[in-house]
Amino acid sequence: MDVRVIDHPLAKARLSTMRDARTDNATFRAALQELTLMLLYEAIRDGEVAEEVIHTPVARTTGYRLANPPLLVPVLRAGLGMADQAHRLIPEARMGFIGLSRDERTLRPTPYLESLPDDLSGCPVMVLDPMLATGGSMVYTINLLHQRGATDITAICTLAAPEGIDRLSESGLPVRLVTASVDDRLNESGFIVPGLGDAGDREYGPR
Ligand SMILES: O=P(O)(O)OC[C@H]1O[C@H](OP(=O)(O)OP(=O)(O)O)[C@H](O)[C@@H]1O
Ligand SMILES: O=c1cc[nH]c(=O)[nH]1
Ligand SMILES: [Mg+2]
Repeated sequence: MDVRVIDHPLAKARLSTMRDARTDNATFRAALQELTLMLLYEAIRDGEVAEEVIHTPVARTTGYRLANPPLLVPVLRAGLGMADQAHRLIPEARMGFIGLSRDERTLRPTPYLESLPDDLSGCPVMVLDPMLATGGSMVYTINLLHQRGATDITAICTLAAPEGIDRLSESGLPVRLVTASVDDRLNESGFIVPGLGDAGDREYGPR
């Protein structure tokens, strides 16, 4: 599986703000939005462009646009904090929604929302979720997308654990990962170490 780590000073700075336990909910959300911009900007770098003739006030020239805008899929709750920023960057994108909650005991994802187009063949998909921990939530999500015909899927995660990367890779699903950091490990409660805690709680407060 292709794993791209965006090792940029500004990405590191925003991620450090998110990691810091003193950061309040509003500042956390703002840093997540800015980091989303950077991750998506890099993720779309290899996207196909279409050319068209345009006229500047001075001359005729070639204009460019995304040939095949992606479907953006935030995974609620935590991925919702990435959705608006991603849509600002790619306003022509469609958006689907998945809602998952990880069971604290089994660490398995419990689905509560699924709102996706039926046919995703030929459509690039960008899944937005700040955290890739055990990988259970991401594998569940990518499976749903693959069942609808998606074969060009990118997971955009601020942080990833090696365990989650292995699980995603071993799933054999057609996915690549763009992240700002591969952290050390998971702890006994399934939290990423050093991580940033519970991303949903840090954005919106405890459930
Ligand atoms: O890789 P995994 O082990 O599946 O864990 C990652 C999931 O955990 C978090 O969501 P959570 O279940 O806490 O829901 P929330 O966003 O509503 O807080 C996170 O946003 C991922 O979806
Ligand atoms: O560290 C973790 C692991 C899963 N989900 C989170 O929000 N944080
Ligand atoms: Mg959570």
